[in-house]
Amino acid sequence: MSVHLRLCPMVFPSDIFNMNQEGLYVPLKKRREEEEYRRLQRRKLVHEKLRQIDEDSEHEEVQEEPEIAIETAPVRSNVSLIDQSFEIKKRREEAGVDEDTSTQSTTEVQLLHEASHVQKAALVSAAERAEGIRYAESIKTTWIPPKHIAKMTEEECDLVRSKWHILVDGEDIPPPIKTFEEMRFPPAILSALKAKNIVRPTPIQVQAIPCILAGRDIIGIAFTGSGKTMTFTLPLIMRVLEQEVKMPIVSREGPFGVILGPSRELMRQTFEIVKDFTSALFKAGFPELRSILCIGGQDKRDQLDLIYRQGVHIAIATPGRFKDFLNSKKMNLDLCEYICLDEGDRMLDLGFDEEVASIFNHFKSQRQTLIFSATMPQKFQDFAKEVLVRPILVNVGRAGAANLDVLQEVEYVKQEAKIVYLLECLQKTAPPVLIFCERKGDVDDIHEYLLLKGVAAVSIHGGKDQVERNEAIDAFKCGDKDVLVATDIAAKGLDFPDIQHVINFDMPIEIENYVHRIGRTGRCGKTGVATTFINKNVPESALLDLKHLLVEAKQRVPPVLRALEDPMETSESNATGSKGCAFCGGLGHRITDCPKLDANARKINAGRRDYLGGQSAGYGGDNMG
Ligand SMILES: Nc1ncnc2c1ncn2[C@@H]1O[C@H](COP(=O)(O)OP(=O)(O)OP(=O)(O)O)[C@@H](O)[C@H]1O
Repeated sequence: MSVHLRLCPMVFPSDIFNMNQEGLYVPLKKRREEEEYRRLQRRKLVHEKLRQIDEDSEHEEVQEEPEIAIETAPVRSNVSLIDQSFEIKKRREEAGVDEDTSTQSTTEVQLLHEASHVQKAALVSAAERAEGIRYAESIKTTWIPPKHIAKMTEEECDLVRSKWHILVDGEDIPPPIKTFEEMRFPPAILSALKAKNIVRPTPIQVQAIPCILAGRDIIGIAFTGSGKTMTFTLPLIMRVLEQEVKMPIVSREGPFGVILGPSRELMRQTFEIVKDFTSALFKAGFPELRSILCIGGQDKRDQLDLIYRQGVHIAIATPGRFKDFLNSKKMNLDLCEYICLDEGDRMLDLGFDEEVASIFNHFKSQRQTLIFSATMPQKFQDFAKEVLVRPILVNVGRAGAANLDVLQEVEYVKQEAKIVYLLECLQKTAPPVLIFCERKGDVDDIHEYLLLKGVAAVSIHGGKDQVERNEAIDAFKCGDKDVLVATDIAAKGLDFPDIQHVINFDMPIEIENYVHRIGRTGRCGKTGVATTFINKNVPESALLDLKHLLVEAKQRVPPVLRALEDPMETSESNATGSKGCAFCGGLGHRITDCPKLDANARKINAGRRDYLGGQSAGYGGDNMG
């Protein structure tokens, strides 16, 4: 199967990319002016806000500490942190303070503090916060490593870790284990792994699986396609199996464990993986372990039927739908002792953090908390270390680094030439090929164009209904279709077999999204190609982030990126002691210029509902409810 395309001189219907919402063409200069105008407006708002805050804080001095209300989401400022940075700088200038390195770092600390505020509510229940409950010990499990492994000295453990490029941080870290057999998985699981061609653990699995089996809270960071899903699903299955054997659950009980993730497609994929293993166990004579998929866009009654009839052991969910079920008391977390946030940084980020906080409010007792991702800004790591119980950080590669098995190519393509060039670019490799773009409208237009050109393509974005989305993913996964055109909805976690080529039709503004997108290829030891179109429309901070990522991964840096003036070349470490941005982890800018902070503020101003519904301005909202 390969894409055989003939290039055709047809001009794309219109220049869809430089249009405003009314469909009128807006030249770059004008768009920049408008952006500048919006910035000035926001700054005016900041002045007003800060004046108000000053007045309020004078007033607050004579007030008592407010009570923490259960179920109350934390209040978030709707002033851009970029603008706050601007204000902080301005005040310092007015006070005659030099904006040298040390003041820059003070500004960064202040911004980081402000940016981290909301997420702090996310992993602790309101009742625990109100009563000041802190758990001192990890969850107890019955799992112990085999004797010869338990006897390993710290030096021996470190030797294994350094050989596998595993970094760890935390107290009493269980030893790494190099085989699934020694992790004590039953033969039924070992055979199911073999059937998937999985015979030995990947580095993240070597260290994180023993930690999870031992009941420890984990922050797991490893590059895309490195087997993180198995890392948290296998221990969960063993845990619920043990619970079921001890005391079988009955109708309306459960779940024992929850996996939360940012997109319906990702959760559907994880659900299938869990089902594969639980049915392998069932076939081998173990008790039936039941899982439920709680995602938006599907009939609630179907989803609840199982829990009403028999009870469920594992819930795999997107936060919106799961929160609904909990709030309406259709489910509860009374027995739940295990929660995993897949794509954890996204789950703690704006748009999901309040949902996650609301879900954690339903915990009645201690649970084991796991957070996994390929990208994990330092602020999330710091915060997670603060709120998790004796957490262990397991890190394989720098958080946010690109997968080294992906050949990254960056090409300067003029905006109006992109669509035609896309056809040529599709010929670089055999299918399957994934094309990403930022806007839903562009996804539709490119999809239509490819169909017109005879390419077997499907598309997904948050504006499509769930049936269409499922059909598109299934057709692409099974090889019926050669090309999938998608927004970032398909960027995180989806494991398509053997993707040869990822094309970024446009460069994402946030570098984390770039890392996830290109990570759909080059998975688990295979290699792949990623091509990214850039042009003058791409903001400079995104280009600088990209340049640094290419350098880090020893990829070719195109002249246009090399020529960029790069303030980070001489830059000191940031407020968290790492390089680059302390907020998003991008290597090409500091927090004071972070595009993500500004984008977050814009999303808040645009209204959370809009953002969550994926309806905003045609951008690829996850629509994950
Ligand atoms: N130990 C292993 N050996 C070989 N293949 C594995 C192993 N563990 C997992 N895989 C396979 O590797 C692929 C990628 O795994 P997975 O989807 O868990 O990656 P990930 O780290 O979660 O990636 P992402 O960051 O994109 O979510 C899957 O097809 C999975 O079956």
